[in-house]
Amino acid sequence: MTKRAVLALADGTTFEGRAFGAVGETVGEVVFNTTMYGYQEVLTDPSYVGQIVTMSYPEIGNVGANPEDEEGARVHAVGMVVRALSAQPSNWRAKESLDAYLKRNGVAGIEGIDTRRLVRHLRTHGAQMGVISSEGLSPEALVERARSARGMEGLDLATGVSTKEAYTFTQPSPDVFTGLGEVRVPAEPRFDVVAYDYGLKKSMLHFLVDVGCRVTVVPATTTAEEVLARKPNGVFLANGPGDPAAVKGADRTVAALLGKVPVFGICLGHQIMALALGGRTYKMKFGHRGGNQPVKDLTTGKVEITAQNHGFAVDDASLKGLAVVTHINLNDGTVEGLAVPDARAFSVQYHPEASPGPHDARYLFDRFAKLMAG
Ligand SMILES: NC(=O)CC[C@H](N)C(=O)O
Repeated sequence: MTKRAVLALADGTTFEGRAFGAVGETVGEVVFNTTMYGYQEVLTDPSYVGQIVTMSYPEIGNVGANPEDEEGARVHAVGMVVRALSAQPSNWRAKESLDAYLKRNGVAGIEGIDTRRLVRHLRTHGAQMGVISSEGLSPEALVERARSARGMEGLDLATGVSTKEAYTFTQPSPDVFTGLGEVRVPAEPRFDVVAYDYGLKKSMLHFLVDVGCRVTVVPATTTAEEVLARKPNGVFLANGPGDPAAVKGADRTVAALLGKVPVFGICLGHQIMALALGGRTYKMKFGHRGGNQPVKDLTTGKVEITAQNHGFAVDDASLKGLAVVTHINLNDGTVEGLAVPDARAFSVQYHPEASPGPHDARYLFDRFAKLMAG
């Protein structure tokens, strides 16, 4: 029997729907993602630690779940909100339904609510803490719980989700991508790259291997000296959850690497690079999450449609004299990329690995390889 569930937001707004996935209660920052596909990559992206993700696309679950589409080792989002949960997955790659997948991962979901209203509410009033519960508590009690929950600002979530031990990664993109008509033969390994794991998505590693990298993934707390002792050709700074300014010691570590070795950062890695340069980051009202964010490359004038998932951003004014802003978001003008040519370092706020999303920006992995080739 389907169980009644409630989604309560910290500002007092409540929604009633049906429980799916794990039964119980979950607390997190309620955010929305506008991608029309790739819900499994979204759920397993470690950048969603501590967040309840609302899918704005109405029908979710129609392709079920499979082991290959996982970006992290498990579901990292702490809750999921959908309009209509597909009752019957229909895809040759599906191994189980989304409902069963979330149950197995112990993550609660709510379906059957007006996600259009919720998304518009979050856009107007901002992302905020919320609770999903199917335990029969009154909506008022759940609002209270959401109100007293700690928000994202000041939270170091990256250190906790990072790998505990260094490991090497040598696998190119799996065949499932080549089926899309873009057959990529991985380049011969030419570069030794150290990748800082702040909560990385697996596909970033695949695409680094594709352009000729032998990747050593290291914990977020690894010192600059340890990294330089490996004599890498380049350092990669991955994505990750939480507040970039709270990641312990990361800004100082990256500052000690800049200028000594080529550096490429994505999302949290980009934000940490900005902090290392002396810039600032801030919490956005509701962030960018989806597969349809237009980004302009200010050097070429070209526009890329990009995949994104972030709630913090780099303050443009704080970069003056420290770095060149190379990309901006065409929806709201926020910083999407920066470069320090003298230091052979660049970073982007968006996701060139997509997963899910358009592949317009995949060339950035080649740009990193070129930078390392000198
Ligand atoms: N995908 C990411 O790396 C997200 C970075 C950071 N946690 C943010 O929300 O802005």
